[in-house]
Amino acid sequence: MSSSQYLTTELRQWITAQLQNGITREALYQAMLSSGWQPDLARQALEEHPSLASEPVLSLPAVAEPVVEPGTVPEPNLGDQRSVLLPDGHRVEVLMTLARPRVVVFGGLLTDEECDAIVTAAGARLARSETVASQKEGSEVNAARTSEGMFFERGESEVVARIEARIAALVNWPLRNGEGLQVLRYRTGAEYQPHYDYFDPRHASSKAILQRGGQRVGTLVMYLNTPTRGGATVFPDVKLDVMAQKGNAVFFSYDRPEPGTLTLHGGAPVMEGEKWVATKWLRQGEFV
Ligand SMILES: O=C(O)CCC(=O)C(=O)O
Ligand SMILES: [Fe+2]
Repeated sequence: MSSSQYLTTELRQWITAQLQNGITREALYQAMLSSGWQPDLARQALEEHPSLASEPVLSLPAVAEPVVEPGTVPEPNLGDQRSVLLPDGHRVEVLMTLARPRVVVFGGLLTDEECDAIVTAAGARLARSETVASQKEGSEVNAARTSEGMFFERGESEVVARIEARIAALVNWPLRNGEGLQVLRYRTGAEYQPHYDYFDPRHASSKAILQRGGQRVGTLVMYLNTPTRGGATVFPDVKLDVMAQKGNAVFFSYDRPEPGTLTLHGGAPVMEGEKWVATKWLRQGEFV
């Protein structure tokens, strides 16, 4: 494959922007591998970018492409008990972890500027949210979900691509297995009643959905603002409430499409102010 075939202008600009932001080639290389890049192609893409004056010179180690084994789920590298992770050079705090259900709360995953950029870009494209209909193909407006939402295309802008690369590196899951970012706006009184994010294999509508990358196995809900009151992400099975704080995020994973994963969760009613979130759903396979 020639480099022009795999390296789009947008991706070139993204690599340049990352380097200008002080992200090292090493961190960028790791992020690209975590996103599913072949080591050779990632190395070549980086080598095509001329060195910036401020950049340290690094030799890139050969690292095997992450392989998604059947039955595995996204999971951050928390083994060595770090309180701060640097998935792409950006500082992400680990605030809380729970084993069952698997939940990790992150602080400062997004900067204020990134939150504001997503809210501005999404705001213009909001329509009343639809959820998957259980009986028929397609989707329908559902009273359990009174927010408004939209989807970004994967990698559709520099800020979206940057956030997606950070998430891929953070939870060790290929970027190509992620759905496009979804943004929801809840006005005062709006909520998302408790539900599971996996697709119920018994539902008629799931068949077509599952052909686009298999089951969902993980969710990352990122808070784009801080509601004045209410709007926590709640996990009723374990009575856990994660308060919405701008820039923070809650991650949870589920290795099978069953209530036994204890991943029942919802967005509690917003009691005062608005709530904006961006959700990244992660599939077992490549999301097409
Ligand atoms: O708004 C929240 O806190 C939860 C959102 C959610 O469950 C989802 O987007 O699937
Ligand atoms: Fe959900």
